[in-house]
Amino acid sequence: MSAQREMKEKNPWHTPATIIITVIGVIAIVALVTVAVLQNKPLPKKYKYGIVLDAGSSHTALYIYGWPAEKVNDTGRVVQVHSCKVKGPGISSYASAPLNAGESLKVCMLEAKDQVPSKRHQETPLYLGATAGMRLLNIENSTASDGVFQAVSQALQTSPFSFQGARIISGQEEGAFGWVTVNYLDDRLKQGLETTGALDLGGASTQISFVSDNYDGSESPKNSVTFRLYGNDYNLYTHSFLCYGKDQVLRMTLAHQTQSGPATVLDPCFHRGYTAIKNYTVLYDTPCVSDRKPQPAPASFNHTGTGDFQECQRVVRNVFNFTDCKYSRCSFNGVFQPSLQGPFGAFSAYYFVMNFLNLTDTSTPLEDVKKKITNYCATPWEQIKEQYPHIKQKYLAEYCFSGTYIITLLTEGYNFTSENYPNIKFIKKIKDSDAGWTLGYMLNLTNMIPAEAPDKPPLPHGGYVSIVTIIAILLFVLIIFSLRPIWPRCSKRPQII
Ligand SMILES: Nc1ncnc2c1ncn2[C@@H]1O[C@H](COP(=O)(O)OP(=O)(O)OP(=O)(O)O)[C@@H](O)[C@H]1O
Repeated sequence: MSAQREMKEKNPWHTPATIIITVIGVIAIVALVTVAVLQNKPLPKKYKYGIVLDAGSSHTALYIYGWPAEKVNDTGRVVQVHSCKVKGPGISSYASAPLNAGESLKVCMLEAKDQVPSKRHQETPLYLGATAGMRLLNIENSTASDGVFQAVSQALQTSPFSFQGARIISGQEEGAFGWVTVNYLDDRLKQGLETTGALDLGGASTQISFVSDNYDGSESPKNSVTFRLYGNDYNLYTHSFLCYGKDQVLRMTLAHQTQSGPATVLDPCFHRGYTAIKNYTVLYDTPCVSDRKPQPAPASFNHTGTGDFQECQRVVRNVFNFTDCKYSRCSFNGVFQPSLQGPFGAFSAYYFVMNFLNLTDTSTPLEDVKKKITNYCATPWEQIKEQYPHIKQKYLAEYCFSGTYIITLLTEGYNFTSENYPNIKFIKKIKDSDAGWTLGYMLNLTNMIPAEAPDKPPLPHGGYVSIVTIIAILLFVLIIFSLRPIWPRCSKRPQII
């Protein structure tokens, strides 16, 4: 027992010098690593928010976007945190009662108040962008469109958010920001990857936007939008066709069929058994067709379906001008379009319609796509209503027309072929955010996408902490070794005195 105690007491490591060095060393390592970890710890996530109202021709939708407050340009992760569909029609429908347009936004604005933490309300920018419905109203009656903007602006100014204005966005902006959204959400911009084209089909206009090696903006410069994003230059081709959204094209095809003012229209784009009384004044009440109103015309006509895809396609073709083109190549209506390139994301009504028709799989050969639409169109209206009792009858009645229009627009309008049709992906969302122009619009207005690639820290946080720890341990070992001369001498065997 006493021999053991003696051995312990005489252990050469138990000198005051080594004990002090060890304690100081351990404290130093712990302090160094703690400081490194604390100093570089990702801060608790504070979020910032931005709100965009998409005032479309058919309806208005509110989108709330959020992003971590500290690392805007670095992480670039702006995501949609909430959306709200405004009840009722688009704001352009309130031309004769503009105050109701402002009123209609209230429910969604209250939802936004709940969604965004109140301490962030004041700093949250709120934008309203109006698209083709208001473009058309502005052409038709600019006083009425000013009245609508005044009413919605008044309603939005009373919100707790930082209202940045309501305005009509141009077709070019709508196309370009839709493209930014798709490529931003796919992380293609930051990584400098080949971009995805954007196909947007609304109610009153449609947009096509893509980057093509054959387009530098010199031919038809009005279709060119240039961006410098994350250190890469993009020369985007974009075009918006006003009146070529699916609601306005439906009116144009009906206008074409009612040129002589008949009392009954036999429409191949609607199902057999479908019949409705429609008003001539309402049908022609849009600048897309107003100049074609038959004079004189009866008050109404009987709209009767015959359900024939091929005939429907013939009628739909009449809304396109495929012959005039002063450029090297055109899509339609004399509009320049370079050769199609790369993958495409097709959203909004492209998705709604093709999803309903079960045609989102673009590996389905085009001939089979047409056959499926043919069968759908040929199904009697009574059967369709029975088969889909929960779908809005307005949409249900129009899927035959809409499917026919989409296929005609893509293949004969934009020149997609059997070879590149599979390059199209019909999409609604990308990583939980809706595809559309609103996110791109907000990213642009808040300068969220830097022109140059942000400087990256050379190491990720985890790697940094590991390296600091390893270096600290090595330093400690080195110090211990450098103190060798003062190490007490010891033999392998414990000395028993
Ligand atoms: N579930 C659905 N099925 C079929 N059509 C739909 C569905 N939901 C919306 N739509 C229609 O799709 C079209 C496009 O809708 P979207 O909201 O993208 O357009 P918008 O913003 O109103 O139009 P624009 O961009 O031309 O101003 C509209 O005609 C709308 O009525």
